[in-house]
Amino acid sequence: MRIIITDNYQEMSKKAATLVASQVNIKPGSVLGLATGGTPVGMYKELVKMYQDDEVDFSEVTTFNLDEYYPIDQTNDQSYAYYMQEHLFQHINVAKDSMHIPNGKTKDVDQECYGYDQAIYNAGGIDLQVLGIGTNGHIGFNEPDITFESGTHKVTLDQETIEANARFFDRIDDVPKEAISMGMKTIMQSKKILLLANGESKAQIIDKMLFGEISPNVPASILQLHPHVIIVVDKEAAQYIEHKVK
Ligand SMILES: O=P(O)(O)OC[C@H]1O[C@](O)(CO)[C@@H](O)[C@@H]1O
Repeated sequence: MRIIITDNYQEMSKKAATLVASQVNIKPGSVLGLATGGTPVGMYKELVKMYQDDEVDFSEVTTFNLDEYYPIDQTNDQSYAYYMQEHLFQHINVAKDSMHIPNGKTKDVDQECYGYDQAIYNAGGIDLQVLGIGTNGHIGFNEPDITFESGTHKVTLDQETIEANARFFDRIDDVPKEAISMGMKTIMQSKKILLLANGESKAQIIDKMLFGEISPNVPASILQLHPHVIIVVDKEAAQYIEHKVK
């Protein structure tokens, strides 16, 4: 595992964008796993800049997003489908058919989940999966006490996640209570993983994830067992680990 500590959010975002762009430049047909939430917004901004400056070309890339609220329509400005258009897809040249996000208004959730994992498999698996982390250790929407063996599935959001994500909604009651998320197995099958975190609110969980017990109680702790993980954290999120990694 490589741990990169940056001075601030902007530097974290630049570093992450450079790593994603390098993946695409080395393998133009890369399959990227993408995350939403507040953390990767800066990284997407940097990637858009790099694309505009001809430093990276996404024309052969395939993308799979980690998760989507359920139920939600993709025209809802709080859907992750909307978020991805807004922050990345409308600004770059990924082919329309090559972007995948779980369908938040499917009538057949089981088929949607099965089909999603199948599509990842058919694409050759994820080359690089970008992750954020919840303050409770969730990755994707895999909340504490999840089973590590799960593929893409429907999840019920923890109250802590609902409260954390309420900042994006007008009212807390508007936050959907469920989501469709890649499972821990889906995430762990990615060839490489890039996890980002910034700010003091993530400091404790970053320490637990890296140096605590590997347990379903802290879903991200399983990443200790993945052979190729890069963690990019700013100083604030790294405050409890900085002395342990030097
Ligand atoms: O980046 P944020 O907004 O802190 O969110 C952290 C994590 O929570 C989620 O938004 C889901 O709640 C993930 O998509 C993200 O990785």
